[in-house]
Amino acid sequence: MRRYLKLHSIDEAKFIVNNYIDKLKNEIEEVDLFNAIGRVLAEDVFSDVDIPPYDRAKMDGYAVKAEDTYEADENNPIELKIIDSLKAGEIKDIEIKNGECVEIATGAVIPKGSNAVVMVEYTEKKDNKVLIYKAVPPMENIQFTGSDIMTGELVLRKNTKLTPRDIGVLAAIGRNKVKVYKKLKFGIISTGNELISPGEPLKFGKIYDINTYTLASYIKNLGYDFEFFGISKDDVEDLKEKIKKALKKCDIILLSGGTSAGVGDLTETAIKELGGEILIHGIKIKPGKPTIIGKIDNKLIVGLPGYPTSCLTIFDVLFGDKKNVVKAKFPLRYISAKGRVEYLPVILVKHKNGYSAYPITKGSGAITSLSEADGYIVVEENKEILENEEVNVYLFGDVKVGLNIIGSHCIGIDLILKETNLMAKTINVGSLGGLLAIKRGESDISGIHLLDEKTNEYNIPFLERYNVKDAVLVRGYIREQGFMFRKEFNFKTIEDILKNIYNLEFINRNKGSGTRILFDKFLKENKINPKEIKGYNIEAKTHSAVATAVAMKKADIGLGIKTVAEQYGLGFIKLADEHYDFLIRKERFNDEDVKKFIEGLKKVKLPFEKPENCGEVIWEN
Ligand SMILES: Nc1nc2c(c(=O)[nH]1)N[C@H]1C(S)=C(S)[C@@H](COP(=O)(O)OP(=O)(O)OC[C@H]3O[C@@H](n4cnc5c(N)ncnc54)[C@H](O)[C@@H]3O)O[C@H]1N2
Ligand code: MOO
Repeated sequence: MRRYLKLHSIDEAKFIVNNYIDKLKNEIEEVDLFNAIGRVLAEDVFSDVDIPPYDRAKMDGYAVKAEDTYEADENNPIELKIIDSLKAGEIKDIEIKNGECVEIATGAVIPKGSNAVVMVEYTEKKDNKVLIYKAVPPMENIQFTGSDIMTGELVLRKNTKLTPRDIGVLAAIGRNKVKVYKKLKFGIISTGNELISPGEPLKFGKIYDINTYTLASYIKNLGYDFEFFGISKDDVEDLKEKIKKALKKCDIILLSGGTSAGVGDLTETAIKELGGEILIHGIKIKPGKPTIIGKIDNKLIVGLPGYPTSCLTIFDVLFGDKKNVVKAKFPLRYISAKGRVEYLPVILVKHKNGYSAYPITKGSGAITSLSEADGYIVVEENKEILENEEVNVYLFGDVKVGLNIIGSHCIGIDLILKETNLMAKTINVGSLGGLLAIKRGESDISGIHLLDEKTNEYNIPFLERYNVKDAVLVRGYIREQGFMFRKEFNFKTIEDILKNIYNLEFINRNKGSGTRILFDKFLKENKINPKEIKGYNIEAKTHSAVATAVAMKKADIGLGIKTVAEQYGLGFIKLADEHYDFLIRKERFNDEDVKKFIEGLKKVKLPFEKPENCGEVIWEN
């Protein structure tokens, strides 16, 4: 059995990478101005010219002696003789005397004897004379030699990352080349027989290559170069060929996939067969444990894990830029990986008391773990439980703001948002989770559908039981909840399901979801022990996740709404009509966005029945 896991610390891995990069980064090269953008200057840049190099006109008009114009105003123009004209770039040996002027274009050299320019708008030309309607003080409309940049002046400092504006300065002083630090070039190779490139038709058993594109984009964003050497088959020879090509052209080679202990995992073998050495295989981090760091011919080669989120997280940890940090409250309970530092992606919710950070728990196999995240929190190696505490969130970029819609998931919300063009963060934590998020002041709007078993009434009894304050409940729509199953089962009635209930493989919903409550009530009423239901403990977080599991035969049956069952081509038998209502924080009730949402609720065509009082307040406290 192959054992790769003598786990190294994150610091050890960073140390190796930083050492290598720092050396490379100190190498200097010269680039021309077209290729200087984003590069880091390796020299102080001084100007050896004055900018502008001569006194020049800032406006089109007439170069004059200012004192000649002092008497002029709108009603009493003075008259000057035009002795010549000057365009930009034109050189003439002329000098004006009192009573004279020269017609001049913006950018032209100011003629001798002149100390001001009158804009053409304040003049009237008559043959070789001009009437001046405005007095100008000396220096008016003239840009003097060196007033922008003086000879000998330091214009750009070493270590400046060049912007388009800086490149303007370089051009202005006549530099066509500058010394910059070497730009790292990464070679990218993705590995796996299952990978195909985006754009190709998807065949069964294949997936699109994600890592090549996330890595390339990240590298570009950091200002580095990359070259893609293609997707390698799970074949040592193919992989070695690609690595050899990359070694010739790049400073750092990134492989993704093929790092863990499986049969197709060839990275380690390829590095060794090419005469390289493995420095690290296995880091105490989650995600990204199987990461490999090695060297071939003194070039760094990093084997990133195949899972897209693991892959990008490790790249970020090893090569990424510094992150902004905000403090946030972690409102839920989370059990972290033991013995590894966990980089947990979170969605940030901004509210009046600051930020709350909701974890994304889809795991490292899902690309949306990162695409939905605003940042991550770092859970230290020896910390096992995160609960109701303050955390530091390392931000990927700006935090997107909009309505916070935290609660039960419904496609009705997606439709309303789409039609109203509202920006929103939707976080699916179930109805009860939504109710609690309203209480904590995190959620603006929470979709809830909670059935009270005693009264058979939806939602309101829960608001009272949980002592919800400073909130209003707005009537939403009616959803048909029921059993979703593949059509092959051919169930016609609830009785048919009850007859087969112990043979069916169920998929349940998460605790705290309205659908879960409904299922438990159904079992209780029919005197069925949940322990005897197969799959009772397997939980999905959304209606669509239940439908997917059933459609893909991972389960036979589950509870969800009719609209979703139809979307997935599943059979459906109704169990109950339920009220899906919206709990809204009072202080936000009159905000434009919230009003727009409620308008949308009333007007947008939804695949649900809307009661007469849809969009109206039905409870408030
Ligand atoms: N027996 C063990 N199995 C696994 C372990 C382990 O410790 N023991 N670790 C797991 C962890 S954690 C990770 S992370 C992955 C790392 O796997 P590999 O680096 O070997 O990568 P693959 O097996 O090739 O791929 C994993 C997964 O990711 C998909 N993939 C790969 N490349 C891409 C790509 N470019 N774009 C999109 N998706 C990609 C691939 O299809 C797999 O589904 O190993 C676990 N297993
Ligand atoms: O280390 Mo894996 O990357 O946990 O998912």
